Amino acid sequence: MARQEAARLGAGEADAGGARHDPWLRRQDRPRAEGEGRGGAGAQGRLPVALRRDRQAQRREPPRRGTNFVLAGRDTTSSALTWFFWLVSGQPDVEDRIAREIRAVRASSGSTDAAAFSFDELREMHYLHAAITEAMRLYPPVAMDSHCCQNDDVLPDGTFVGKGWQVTYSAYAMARLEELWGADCEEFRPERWLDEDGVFRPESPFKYPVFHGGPRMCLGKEMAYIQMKSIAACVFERFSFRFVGGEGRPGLVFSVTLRMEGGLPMRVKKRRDSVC
Ligand code: HEM
Repeated sequence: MARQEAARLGAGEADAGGARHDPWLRRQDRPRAEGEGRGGAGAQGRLPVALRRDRQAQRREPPRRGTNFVLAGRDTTSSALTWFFWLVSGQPDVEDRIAREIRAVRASSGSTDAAAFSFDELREMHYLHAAITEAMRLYPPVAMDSHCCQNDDVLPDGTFVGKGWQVTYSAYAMARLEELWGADCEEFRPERWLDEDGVFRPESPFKYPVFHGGPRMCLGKEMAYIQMKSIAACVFERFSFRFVGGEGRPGLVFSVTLRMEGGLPMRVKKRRDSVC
């Protein structure tokens, strides 16, 4: 498929877009080269189809690469935060612990409540990081991802994958496998991401493929965490939330990103301990 795209585009067109000189665009082309050998599989992602089309456009017009980031970054982070706020609203103890951590970080850095959080302050919020990571484990914004194999290949577990086969994995289903996450795999438990000192402990992307893994892993992961943590920290510093959309889990809408049926109706209360 990659070759067909390249043929459609024409090598001249691709180069005219500046891919040869631009390290970022070279990275976009990397799996094509890696697909020639074992392991790279020459796989093409599914998310989003528009993003792939946009890659073609980038080769013609590099400044449009910004569009990629908007397309890939907007719906994913909003999906993640929707499920995160819903999960936290059902566990007041988690919400309180997040609020306590925010206050502690403010106190130790000496910044005022009116100010946005600095990168250093956000980095100190290990529990919040764990809670967002745990929410995305259970409700991954990209719940299923498909790649098309460009050449015959063998997966690390020995499974043969033929040229042109479609390989799909479900991060949503993987989160519910006891052999991966233990008997409490269906519980929202941010603590599973913390070591005994309360420091965030990451997992292999092949166990937690929320941002995909390997050479085509999400380029915006760090930016996504900064966005999500600063929004969550600003909001939980001042407000408390209770879901008012009824009992039970809201319906799942499987589109390119995992959406919540019926939106996220919340009752918002100012926190008693909020000083602003
Ligand atoms: C919670 C938020 C996010 C999640 C869960 C997420 C997840 C993913 C996943 C699963 C892929 C691989 C898709 C494939 O199969 O090819 C991907 C790719 C990508 N993401 Fe994200 N993403 C998030 C946020 C962002 C943000 C904020 C940006 C940019 C500002 C971004 C930029 C990209 C780009 C450029 C790619 C393509 C990488 C490549 O093919 O080399 N993402 N993302």
